[in-house]
Amino acid sequence: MAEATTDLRVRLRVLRRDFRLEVDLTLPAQGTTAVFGPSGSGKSTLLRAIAGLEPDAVGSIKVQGDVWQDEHASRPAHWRETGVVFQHTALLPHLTVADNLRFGWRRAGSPSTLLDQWIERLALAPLLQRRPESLSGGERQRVALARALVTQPRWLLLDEPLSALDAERRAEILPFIEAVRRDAGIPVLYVTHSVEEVARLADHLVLLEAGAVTAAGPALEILNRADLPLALRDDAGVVLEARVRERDPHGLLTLDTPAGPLHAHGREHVAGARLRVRVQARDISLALQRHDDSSLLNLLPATLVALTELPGGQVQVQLDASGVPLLARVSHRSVERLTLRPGMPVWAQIKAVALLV
Ligand SMILES: Nc1ncnc2c1ncn2[C@@H]1O[C@H](COP(=O)(O)OP(=O)(O)OP(=O)(O)O)[C@@H](O)[C@H]1O
Repeated sequence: MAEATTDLRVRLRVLRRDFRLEVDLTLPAQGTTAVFGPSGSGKSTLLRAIAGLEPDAVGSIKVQGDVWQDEHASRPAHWRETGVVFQHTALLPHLTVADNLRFGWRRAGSPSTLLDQWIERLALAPLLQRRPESLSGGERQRVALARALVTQPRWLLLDEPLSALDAERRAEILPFIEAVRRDAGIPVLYVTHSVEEVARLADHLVLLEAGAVTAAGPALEILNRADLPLALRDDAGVVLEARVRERDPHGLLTLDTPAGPLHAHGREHVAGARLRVRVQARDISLALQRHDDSSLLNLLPATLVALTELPGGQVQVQLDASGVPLLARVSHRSVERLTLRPGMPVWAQIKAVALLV
């Protein structure tokens, strides 16, 4: 029964002078739904409308039989039971981290175990007596996440929570966001313009373009589609579900993936761990024969499916590796030199150091 879930039914329109957002979406009650699109496509407008922060939004938002908004009324933001974290979330400057957390927690009447749990899961214990102005950007976002979570929201809405951070800080905080996804047990709406974050975090994906949804569905299915604009970006690639088979003493991982075994480098993953590995098109080179005499550790047999000319003398190559679609990017000259054409068997070669998991 649709009414029994916390799926968000969202039918919304926002009209501005030079911009129109019009969406009709069901956001699943389980897991993380990423909203991805170029700058100005309306991602934040959609999130803010769901949070009740867009006065110009008209339409309806329903969750589990509750109406947050319809043609008659719109619940104010604080009655929508959402936890919201923005790129720059304001913490209360005169309160310590501990008091910032207690503030939202007390108002929501949540159990004290919840406060302790999120302090532990987000590693906040050393920060509790600090004031917001003394925190780094990444620390501040961890506190903002905890503050949202201790109110026991029905939906967690994250608007580019990492985009103000540099790559190193982002890498530090991503595992915490993964922990939220895994342990919070509440659905997350995650607005981002980073493919890497979508690949790491998303279960479902909504693509927005100029205020309209161009695709929505299971994240890996959409990320790996060759017919969407995502496939033409410089960082195009596919994402594979993987399981760690072993880790050698130097930290090299052997992963089992549906496309075949792959070697990769990464954090302290242990045998049996499940993870996602993103294989970028520009990290795959093609050979007509198997070469065991190079430093390339990953050699996957594949069939060439299609070739698409790209600007600048590059060619996008769609491959099928044991039924799994892969994308490779090669030079036009290589296509001629190897006389590549659809139906040909090839070897997809990938450097292990290109695969960071
Ligand atoms: N308060 C506002 N008043 C008027 N126009 C706005 C307002 N906020 C956003 N816009 C415009 O609405 C459109 C959508 O903006 P929005 O912030 O939702 O896009 P976005 O996809 O989140 O972009 P970004 O990735 O750059 O944050 C843009 O054209 C933007 O300039």
